[in-house]
Amino acid sequence: MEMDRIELDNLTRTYYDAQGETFCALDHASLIWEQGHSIAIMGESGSGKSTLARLMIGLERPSEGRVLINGIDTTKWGLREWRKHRGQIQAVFQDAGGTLNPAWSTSKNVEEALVNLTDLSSTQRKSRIAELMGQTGLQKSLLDTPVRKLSGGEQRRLALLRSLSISPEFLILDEVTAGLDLISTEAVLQLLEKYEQEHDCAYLVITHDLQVASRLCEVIYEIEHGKITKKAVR
Ligand SMILES: Nc1ncnc2c1ncn2[C@@H]1O[C@H](COP(=O)(O)OP(=O)(O)OP(=O)(O)O)[C@@H](O)[C@H]1O
Repeated sequence: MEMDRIELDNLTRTYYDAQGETFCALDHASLIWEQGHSIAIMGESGSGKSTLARLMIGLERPSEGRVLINGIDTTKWGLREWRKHRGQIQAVFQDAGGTLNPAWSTSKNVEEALVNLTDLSSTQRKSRIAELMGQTGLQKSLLDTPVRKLSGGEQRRLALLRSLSISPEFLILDEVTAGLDLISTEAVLQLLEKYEQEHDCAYLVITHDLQVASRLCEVIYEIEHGKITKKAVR
């Protein structure tokens, strides 16, 4: 199935707080994310941004509401169904370590994703990894280094590289430039701009940085206490 539209329909997620009371981390959030159109979600820490991202790719189930992919309700999808779509929708989370295997080398982490989610040959896989290493500013000498020995910034760039290498149609970027120095931030932004044009990939950019949001996205949503409002359209 081609994936060309993801819709959040009154998506709600409640959790229990430390006192055992329920609270709403995401409160009837609705938005539409279409292929080729990037959107940003901005909001304070704890406003529900990462919760939204996790629900959107099926890492958590909503308490209420639905995530629709091309109009199909994903609420009842299990891991296997979501796995079928991992080549089309990817997410790079703040905690890159969560998606990478720390004991594996840099190249094995990417290679494994390419083997599972693409039809690329061994030669094509190697050349894609080498090309993206350069574009993400990762030294080729890191290819054989175990991920646990990489810095936090390098791990974040590797997680990005891994997702881009799969050529998804939709890519969630959760604070992808946070903690990077100015030069690395600029390199990542340029890479994302180039990649978006070349691959017609749509980003959902979660960020605190208005400059990052306006540079990469056509529409900016604001989230406050789990409630989403449209803030700006470029
Ligand atoms: N599994 C969970 N159990 C209980 N509370 C949770 C859980 N996950 C998130 N929360 C709470 O839900 C709220 C929203 O969290 P979320 O991580 O979505 O915020 P965020 O906007 O991404 O914040 P940040 O910018 O700091 O990453 C927070 O108050 C958080 O503590």
